[in-house]
Amino acid sequence: MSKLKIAVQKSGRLHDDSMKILKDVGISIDNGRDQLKASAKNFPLEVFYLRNGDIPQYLRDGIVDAAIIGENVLIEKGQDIPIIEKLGFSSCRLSLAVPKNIQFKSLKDLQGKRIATSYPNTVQAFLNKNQIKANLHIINGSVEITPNIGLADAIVDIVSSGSTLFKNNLKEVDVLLQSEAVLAESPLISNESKNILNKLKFRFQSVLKGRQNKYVLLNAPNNKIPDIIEILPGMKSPTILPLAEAGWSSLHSVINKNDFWQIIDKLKAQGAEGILVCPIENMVI
Ligand SMILES: Nc1ncnc2c1ncn2[C@@H]1O[C@H](COP(=O)(O)OP(=O)(O)OP(=O)(O)O)[C@@H](O)[C@H]1O
Ligand SMILES: O=P(O)(O)OC[C@H]1O[C@H](OP(=O)(O)OP(=O)(O)O)[C@H](O)[C@@H]1O
Ligand SMILES: [Mg+2]
Repeated sequence: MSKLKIAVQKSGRLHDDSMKILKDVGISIDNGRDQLKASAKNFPLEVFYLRNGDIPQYLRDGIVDAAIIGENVLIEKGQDIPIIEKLGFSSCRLSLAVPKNIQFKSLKDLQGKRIATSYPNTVQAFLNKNQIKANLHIINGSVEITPNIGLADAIVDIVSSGSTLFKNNLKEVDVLLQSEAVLAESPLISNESKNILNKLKFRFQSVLKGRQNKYVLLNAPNNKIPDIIEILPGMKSPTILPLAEAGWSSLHSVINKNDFWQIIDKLKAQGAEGILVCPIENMVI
C-alpha cells in the first residue's frame, strides 16, 4: 500500500506544533530527531524533515505530496501550491518596520531607501503595488539588527509578540500579510495519495474543531433552564439530565473557546452552579 509523503520543518518554529497535531490525530511516528525521514506506525504516512524555505520546491516537484508549512513561505515562494487547510498555530504577520526615532509619514518615505528582508518576492510585490522603488537587501535571519548597524533604513520581517522589534528599537509601520501554519498539497499528488491526504485532513479538522471548543457541564435549577439554554446553544441543543436532587438538572454543552469567559459570567448570573469546563480532543460533526 502506498504512503502519503508529508514534509514537516526539521527544526524551528513549526516543528513542535506540527509533530503535536500529527500526534493529536492519533498518528504515532518512529522519531529519531536526526532522522530526515520517518514512518508512521499506524497510518500510511512518511514524514520528511526539511528546511521551511525548501518545502515549496519539494511540493512543486512532487517529491512530497503534502506539507505543514508557514503560509508566508508559500506566499513568498509557492503561490502555485494549493493550501487545503489552515492549522491555527504559528500565527504571525509580515510587517514593515523602521527605527523608532524616524518620522514615518507614508510608504512614500521608502522611496530610494534600503529595505532588509528574507522575503524579497513579497516585499517587491508590495513595493510595486504602492509604486515605490527601493533597494532590497536580502538576508536569511536576524533582519531586525540591520538598521542598527547601518545596513538598512527599514526592514520587512515576521512579527509575533513584537518583542524583537522592541528590543532593536524598531516600530511597526505597516502589515504586508497575516500568516499561520497550513496544510499544503503538491500540484502533482496522485489519486491514491490524495485519498490518504483527505483522511488526514478530516482528522486535522476534527482536532482543530476540538481545540476551538470546550465541553461545559453545569447544574441549574429547573426553572432557570430555558434562560440557560438561550446562553448555551450547543452543537444541536444542550443535553439535559435530571439530578438526584429534585428540581435540579445537569446541562452539558459545547462552547467556542473565544466566547468562553463571557458565557461563564452569564451562566453564573442565571444561577448555574458546579460549572465544569473540559478540553475536547476531537469533534466529528
Ligand atoms: N515569532 C514567530 N511567531 C510565530 N510564528 C513564527 C514566528 N517566526 C516565524 N514564524 C512562523 O514559523 C515559520 C518557521 O519559522 P522559522 O524561523 O523556524 O523558520 P525559517 O528560519 O523561516 O526556516 P528554516 O526551516 O529554513 O530554518 C515561519 O515561516 C512563520 O510562518
Ligand atoms: O515578534 P516576536 O515574537 O519577537 O517574533 C519575531 C521574530 O521571530 C522570528 O525569528 P526567529 O526567532 O524564528 O529567529 P530567526 O530570525 O533566526 O529565524 C522572526 O524572524 C522575528 O525575528
Ligand atoms: Mg525565523
